[in-house]
Amino acid sequence: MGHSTAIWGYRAANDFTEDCNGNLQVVLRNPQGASARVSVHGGQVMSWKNEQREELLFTSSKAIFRPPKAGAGGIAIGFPQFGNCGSLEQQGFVRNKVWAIDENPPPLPPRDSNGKSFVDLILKPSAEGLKYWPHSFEYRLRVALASDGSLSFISRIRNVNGKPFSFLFAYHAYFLVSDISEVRIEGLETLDYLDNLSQRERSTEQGDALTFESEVDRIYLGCPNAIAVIDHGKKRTFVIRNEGLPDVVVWNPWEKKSKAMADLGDEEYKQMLCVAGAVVEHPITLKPGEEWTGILELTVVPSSFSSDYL
Ligand SMILES: O=P(O)(O)OC[C@H]1O[C@@H](O)[C@H](O)[C@@H](O)[C@@H]1O
Repeated sequence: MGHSTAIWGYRAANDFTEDCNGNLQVVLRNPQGASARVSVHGGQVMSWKNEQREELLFTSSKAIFRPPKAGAGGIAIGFPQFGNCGSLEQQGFVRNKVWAIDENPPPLPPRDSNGKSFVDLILKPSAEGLKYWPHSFEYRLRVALASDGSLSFISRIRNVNGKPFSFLFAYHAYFLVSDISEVRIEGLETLDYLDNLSQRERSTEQGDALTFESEVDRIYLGCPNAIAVIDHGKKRTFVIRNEGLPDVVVWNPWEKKSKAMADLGDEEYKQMLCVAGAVVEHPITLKPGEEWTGILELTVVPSSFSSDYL
């Protein structure tokens, strides 16, 4: 579509495009050549590339980025529900809504703007939406790309009137990996987790890094602020930093579930790993006028450097 303008407070490096469904996308770029494509529909990141223009996020070849399905891939927000535990659509409704550009967001600390390419989005409930989740909220999202190529999300959710409300939350990121059997996660050792594959039974992780040999669908509790997804095949590490997000969801559907999923190719589970900084065990409750902030920052480094980041 080709608007290229800074009128909304974007840095001039950004531009706009449309996806095949006509949805507005904002492209963030840094001077080194890294980029991220943010869809205004769903407030989702569809693509994130490093300086070498290699894609870092998985997108299923069968993904359908149209309501009611947000599509298997990219990074999507789950709010106010996690998974299918509740009366709302899977992972809540915000990933299926058309957000607006937030032209005048309340200020954030300079570190969230300086030297970054970013876009601010806002979502408020519609009259129709209030029938399903009757709480007045303002959800402000900043997605920012830094000069080192790291990608951050800042979510600010405010209760704008009425009564207290509670919610769960997840930044559902599909990382693109060389081969799931070549991947390990560090930082979750010895933590308790709830196992979605056995009625959320509580177990404790062993002392070793987490590796993958079958379906995994777990919610790790009380996690450290930084964890690492180490991909031996690609010799790169995703460092995931969370603020305000005590839980981490780890999911790979493996072979059988992939075959049953309409929006995932049969073999595609090998190239993806979902890791989500989340709030699942203890819901957040906001009183009238209160605001919650949850931050995710993703950085990719060569695997040999990763221990410096943890
Ligand atoms: O709705 P989506 O994005 O396909 O989510 C899929 C998966 O997301 C994970 O977070 C859940 O733990 C899984 O149980 C679920 O199947």
